[in-house]
Amino acid sequence: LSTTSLISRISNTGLYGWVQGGDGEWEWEEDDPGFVAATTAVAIDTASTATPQLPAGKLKPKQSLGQNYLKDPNTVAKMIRAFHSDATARDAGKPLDKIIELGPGAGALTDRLVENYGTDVLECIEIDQRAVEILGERYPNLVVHHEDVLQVNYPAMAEKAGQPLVVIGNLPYYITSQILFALADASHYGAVDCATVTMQWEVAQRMVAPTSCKDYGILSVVFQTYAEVKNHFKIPPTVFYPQPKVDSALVGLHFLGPTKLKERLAGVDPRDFRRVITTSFRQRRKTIRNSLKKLDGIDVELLSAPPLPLPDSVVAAREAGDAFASTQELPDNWFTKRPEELTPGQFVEVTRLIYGSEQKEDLGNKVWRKLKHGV
Ligand SMILES: C[S@@+](CC[C@H](N)C(=O)[O-])C[C@H]1O[C@@H](n2cnc3c(N)ncnc32)[C@H](O)[C@@H]1O
Repeated sequence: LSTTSLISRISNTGLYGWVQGGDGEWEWEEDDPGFVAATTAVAIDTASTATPQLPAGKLKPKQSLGQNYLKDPNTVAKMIRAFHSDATARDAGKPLDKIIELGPGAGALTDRLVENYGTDVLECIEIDQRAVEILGERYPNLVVHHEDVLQVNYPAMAEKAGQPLVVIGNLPYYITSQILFALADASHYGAVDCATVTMQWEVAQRMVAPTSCKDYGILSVVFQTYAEVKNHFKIPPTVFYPQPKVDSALVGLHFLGPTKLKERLAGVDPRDFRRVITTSFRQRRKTIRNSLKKLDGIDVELLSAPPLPLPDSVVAAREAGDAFASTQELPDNWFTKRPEELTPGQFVEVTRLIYGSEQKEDLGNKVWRKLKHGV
């Protein structure tokens, strides 16, 4: 079932929300009226009002590839500004010398990226041969990889670039969460510094949702652990061609990187963390104890055990005012809670209680991304 047909099927039946199916794929469910204002301007040239070059007959949009092209120059300019502020957030003075654009399509963002940063700095990844050809003709010096964004070896790309990647993309929505998971995996190796990407508004709401909120789920726990997430602004369907049926958001993700992530995970193996989170949220209505009984080889006694004392590093982080660490402590009755009641840090503690805090073997490139994706 394509995402679009799923959206229309569900909106016709009146179901709501985003849910993850048994195969780990996210499926659409709902709408949300919230709005977050745009970021403030930065000193780069995004004043251009040139209308993005919309694909004529040669690049007729393919729904199967999630092709909704940006047609509004002001939205493009706002997106480039937000990207620039994300990409330079860690070191404002440092020039950007490697930018990766995911799914450039007909080049609405690419044109402005080339204008601002040059073809040497930018590399694109695009699956549609027609778009690869068009961009090749327009920018003979621009590197456009004819590849599937899900199959890319991002750590190898960052190694070649000699630095963490900064990523931008108006993403194809049928694989949004899989792309984000691939970037999270790459962040284990410090391969991705930040990503400024579009997604369905509801997915963005999931990424930033607090506990005990209907949108809080796997995406919230994973990305609030792996990154600082910012919902830059809402994007209406009217700025795309063809128009999608849903609102979108531009989201900025600043990945923590390996050292800070390890500290935040208090030493737990990310694969164990994944097991605990996905098993807990498979049945949102059940208590953590009831859901986690299903974990392979679980010692069920642990599922009513008292919390472990917090590691010294977490206590120190909490004392230093770290927001993640300050909500990490488990209550004594943690196992009677539903998954949406536990903070990301508390999921770390549940994982530590069950699996300990030791990484067992080489992490590889696939903790969150699917086995069939990437190398
Ligand atoms: C929403 S469109 C964005 C196009 C253009 N950047 C724009 O903003 O107008 C998504 C783009 O991603 C490309 N795409 C879809 N699936 C892809 C995949 N698996 N790997 C690489 N590119 C993909 C599509 O061909 C399309 O060009």
